[in-house]
Amino acid sequence: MQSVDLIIHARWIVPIRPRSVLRDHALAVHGGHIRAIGPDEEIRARYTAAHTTQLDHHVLMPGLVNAHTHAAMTLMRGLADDLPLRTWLHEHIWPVEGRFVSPEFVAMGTELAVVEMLRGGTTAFNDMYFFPEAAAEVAQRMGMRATIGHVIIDFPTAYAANADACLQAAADLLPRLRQMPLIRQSIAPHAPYTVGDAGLRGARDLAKVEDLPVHMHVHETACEVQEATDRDGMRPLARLARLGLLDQHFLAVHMTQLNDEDLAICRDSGLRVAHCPESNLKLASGMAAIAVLRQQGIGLAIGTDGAASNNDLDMLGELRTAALLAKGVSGDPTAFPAWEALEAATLGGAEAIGWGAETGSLETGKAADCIAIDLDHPATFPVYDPVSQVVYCAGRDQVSHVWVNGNPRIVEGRAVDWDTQDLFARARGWAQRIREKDNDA
Ligand SMILES: CSC[C@H]1O[C@@H](n2cnc3c(O)ncnc32)[C@H](O)[C@@H]1O
Ligand SMILES: [Zn+2]
Repeated sequence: MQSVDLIIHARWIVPIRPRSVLRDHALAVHGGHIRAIGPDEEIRARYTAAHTTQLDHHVLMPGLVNAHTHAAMTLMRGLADDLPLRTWLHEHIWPVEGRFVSPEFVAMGTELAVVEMLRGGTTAFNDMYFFPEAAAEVAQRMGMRATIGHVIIDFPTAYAANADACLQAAADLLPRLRQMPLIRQSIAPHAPYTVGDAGLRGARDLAKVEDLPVHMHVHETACEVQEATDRDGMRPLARLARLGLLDQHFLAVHMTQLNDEDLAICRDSGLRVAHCPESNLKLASGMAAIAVLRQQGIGLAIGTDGAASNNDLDMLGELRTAALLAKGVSGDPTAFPAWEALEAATLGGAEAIGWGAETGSLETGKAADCIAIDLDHPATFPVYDPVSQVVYCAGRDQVSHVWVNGNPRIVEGRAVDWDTQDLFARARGWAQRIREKDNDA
């Protein structure tokens, strides 16, 4: 008998890789990692555990990976709705960010985001926001895995005066964030329309030297592509290719505008796409051609975007929207089948944000980042196929347990380590100040 920290018995385990549904199996966890997966009886016979969790009507699966968000923007949720991207950014979001964004703002907003995401079954997120050190510290302290982007943007912000200052801030911060075990880093130029060629070359070089992925909004709207084409004589993606940014470590967020030339660039470079269907729908930015991207073999991940454009950080909801929207857009019900969508929301996301070797699937040796969803609920009854239930009908209120690196974060639907009421009390102060300033404007 081997002794391990934890054994989780579940009615169904969906490990993602291999693509299978295991009935009445168990996961043995030790030192934060998956030691074994096997039939209940076999695990009982081989292991004794300090803790055992019995999940009789639950599906156990890898945690969801939010492949694109701006975590701190929870503090701006519902501040400016029903607007197109440009008006939303220029007239509402950027002015508020200009007045309020600080390390304290980012820490508070990220704390709220981490609680929302963990409660909804997300165990890792890919962030792009100002003051990345504040976001990294919160994620590490609260026990959530994250890839934190070093933002690059040309115009002056509370964070940095220009792209050069952003690059310097990134270079200075990199060694400190490398000390945080749950944190990886990326270089995050905001978008082709906010970063000039010099800033993009700097981002490319820093990413190459430091061996980091690049995370960027690309082709979010038709307007972005048209304006760039008029100005530069080429589409933004072609410009990024010419500048040498695109390879398998590049994560292109949104990509709602794709012609044949763009698709060839995607295929040839090996870049990955983070699909954010709800933000795209709400801002009426456009809709990504997921069926076409799949046919071309492009790696897909799913993200919520920030809570100011979604307006939630609910990856189960996002996954369902992605699976449904792809069918509506293509007129083909097989465009994004449940299994493919679930893979994009887990392993595809982990690979896209630089954690593919550690998380995204339940495999021996990987980190025990796993969630349980209780299917004994009117919304998910009866169960013919647990994957169908997870993708097409389970709600985040059904997420009962969440572990990150074997560390319980949510147990029986409740947060283990933090007081949600205290969090709300602190966040309310920020909302009050933002509301007052917004009314003055
Ligand atoms: C430079 S930090 C990130 C920057 O991005 C802004 N933002 C949030 N959502 C979107 C989006 O969908 N498209 C473009 N930019 C977005 C956010 O407000 C920050 O300023
Ligand atoms: Zn975004």
